[in-house]
Amino acid sequence: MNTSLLQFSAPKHQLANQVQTFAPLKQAPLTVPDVPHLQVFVRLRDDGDLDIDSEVMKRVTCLGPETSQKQVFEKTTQGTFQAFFRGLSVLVFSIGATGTGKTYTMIGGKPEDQTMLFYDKRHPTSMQDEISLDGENRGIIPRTFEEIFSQIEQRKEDSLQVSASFVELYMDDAFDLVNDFSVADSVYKSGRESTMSISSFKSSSSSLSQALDERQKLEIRGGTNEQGFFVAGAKEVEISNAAEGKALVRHGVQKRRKRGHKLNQESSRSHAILTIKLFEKYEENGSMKKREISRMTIADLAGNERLNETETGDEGKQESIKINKDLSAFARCIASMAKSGHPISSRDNSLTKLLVGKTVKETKVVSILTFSPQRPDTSTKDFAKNVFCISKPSQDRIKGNNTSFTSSTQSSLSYHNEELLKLNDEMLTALKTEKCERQIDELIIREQVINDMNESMNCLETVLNQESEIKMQEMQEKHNLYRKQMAREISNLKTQLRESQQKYHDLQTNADIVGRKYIEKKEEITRLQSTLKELQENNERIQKQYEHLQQQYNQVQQQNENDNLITERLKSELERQREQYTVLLEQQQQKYEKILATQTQQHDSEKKGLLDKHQSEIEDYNSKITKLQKKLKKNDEYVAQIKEKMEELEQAKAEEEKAKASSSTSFFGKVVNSFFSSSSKSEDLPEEMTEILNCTTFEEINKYKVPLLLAFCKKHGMITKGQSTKKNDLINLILQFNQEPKMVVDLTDDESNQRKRKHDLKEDERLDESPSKKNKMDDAEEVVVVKKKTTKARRKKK
Ligand SMILES: Nc1ncnc2c1ncn2[C@@H]1O[C@H](COP(=O)(O)OP(=O)(O)OP(=O)(O)O)[C@@H](O)[C@H]1O
Repeated sequence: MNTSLLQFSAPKHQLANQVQTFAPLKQAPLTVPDVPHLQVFVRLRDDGDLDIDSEVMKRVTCLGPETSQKQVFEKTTQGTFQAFFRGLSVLVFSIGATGTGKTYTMIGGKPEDQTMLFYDKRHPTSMQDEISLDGENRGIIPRTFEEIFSQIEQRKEDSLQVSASFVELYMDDAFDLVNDFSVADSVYKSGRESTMSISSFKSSSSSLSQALDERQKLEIRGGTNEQGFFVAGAKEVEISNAAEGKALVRHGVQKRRKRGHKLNQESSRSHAILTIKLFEKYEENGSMKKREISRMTIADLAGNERLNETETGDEGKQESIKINKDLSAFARCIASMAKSGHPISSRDNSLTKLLVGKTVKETKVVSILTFSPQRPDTSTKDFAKNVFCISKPSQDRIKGNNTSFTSSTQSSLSYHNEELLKLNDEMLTALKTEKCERQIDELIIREQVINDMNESMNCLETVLNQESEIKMQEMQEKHNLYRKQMAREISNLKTQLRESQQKYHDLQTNADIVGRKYIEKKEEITRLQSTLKELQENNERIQKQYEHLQQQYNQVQQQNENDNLITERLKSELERQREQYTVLLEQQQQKYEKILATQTQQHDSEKKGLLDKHQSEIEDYNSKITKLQKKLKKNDEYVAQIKEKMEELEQAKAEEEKAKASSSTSFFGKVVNSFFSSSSKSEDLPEEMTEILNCTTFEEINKYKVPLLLAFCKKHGMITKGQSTKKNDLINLILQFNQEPKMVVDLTDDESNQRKRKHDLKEDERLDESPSKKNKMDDAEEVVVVKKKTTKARRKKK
């Protein structure tokens, strides 16, 4: 059996296969191959040789004192996060004797500069004041919070949510370590306190009991469904980042029960259990809900110890017995889980209820066993053996200084003796405390487990042999395939190398060009930067202008609105006035029509009056015309009478002329004769005479010539001898004659009259200024000649 187990478990990377075998054989292999379902690590606190079972040694990973906290986290826990985010539960716990570094591993140690590398039994309290959750010595829990939130951030999934609860189990009772924790307060505090003082919660035996009384016990419930057991009423705090998670832990640790004893001044007397749950938020019927994806349980278990070693009082002894019982029950559970895939949780043990709830298929278990080689710790070694179902005693030695293992010479007999002695011790103590019944139960269970383990070991051996053969064949095939692939890849790589060399050459050629271009670009960038600066300044200016314009625009907008209001008002006013105007217009129109009618009436009456007046005037004129016509007719009759008289006179004259022809005739007679003789020749003369007869005004008569007028006057007897022959006198005579005509003809003429007549004639001609002046002069000369002849004739007669 030993041989087969060695083959199976030797190399560390084969632990995965080892764990698969713990699951029921008929079940399908696990689909998360990253880490084994059960990993066991041994952490050595300080240098020295550790005697340990060779079989156990083969199956564990040893972390020596030189291993840093970071390396411990990376090797033990980091590999489980993939499973955690894929829905598997994770259990990480540290177990070991008191003062071997469980709290240091899980929570953290003092800040780096205060690290105590060597445990000093004689001065156990020195420098144990603070634990750092942020420095290099921070443990698995703070690093877990960091990793979870880092992965959530990388995954960029807003739907994921984290919560945490922190409880302690003390003497099978559960207490909430964070019931009075508030994220807001604590994160603010953590900004100022990156370390926490453990001494703030240092308790003496008496004060611990008092504190226990004051704190509220919580019930552990469940266990019937998928949810498993849980601490009812424990506060579950929603955590948004690593800092909040650390604050929660800081708060809880300060409240955790501790007791000083000779091995550890700040010995944890309770199991601290931190449960981190991962939820997925989703929407259902319009409301947000969340479902649990997985949970990670990290437990810092209380240290087991030999009662005589710790030298505490009765209360301390009771605690130690309870702690040892819890740890052995827990070891059996893990062993059962490893063996059958199902944990056997002792239903009366709170620790197993809370830590081991699910099947091995659904859980990744990381056990960290802490040892201090300087002190013997058979309990933790037994725990390891129980986990790996190792019943045969075969001890190996782990060298603490270089972490190598040496074979042990201890026989199985001594192992059993030691085991028996220890059980006897415990039994005696239990009997003393009247709890022997439970011890008996435990012994029965232990026997049962041992029998089960023997059976399963036989099965396992057979199965492992078969599996290893198959695996070997598979490995061979894979190896051949791998070799072929490698050969292909090598030739590919060679080709790539050649190509790369060529590219390198080309690149170097290009490098010079690129270098030059780089300088040019750099200059251009400088230019562009200055341009950009200018543009930015411009931009700012434009921005200011824009803002100014915006303000103006707003003002104009405001003004516009006001204008619009005014326009509206004006429109309505205009409309009102237009209506008024229309009314007025209509009124005016009516008035105008009335006035027009009145004026038309007046005009018609005036017109009628004027017409009447004109008519009467026309009638007056007509009557005047009739009168004038009558007068004219009268004149015509008178002219006809004159003509008759003229004819008579002419006859008489002709006779007289005959009688006087040869006799001397007067000058005037001669003129008249000549005139008549000449006028007889003229056709117009009677007409002119008639015209003169009709003249009634001075001007009308004035236009005729003097001889004619003279002849006219002669003819109508208006002039007598010696009478003036001036034109004006002649005209006046004619005017008088025309108004009242009478026939006066005086043909006698003496010399004085003739002279006077000549003188008048000359005067008339001068005044007359007519174009016939010459003729008149001629007439005058003729008159003178006639006068001279007349004078001569008279003288002869005498
Ligand atoms: N690997 C280590 N390197 C340096 N110091 C360590 C280491 N492990 C533990 N210590 C120191 O040893 C002291 C005891 O460690 P710790 O309190 O972690 O032991 P424990 O196993 O939790 O004890 P208990 O079970 O009594 O609570 C602490 O001061 C711690 O800082």
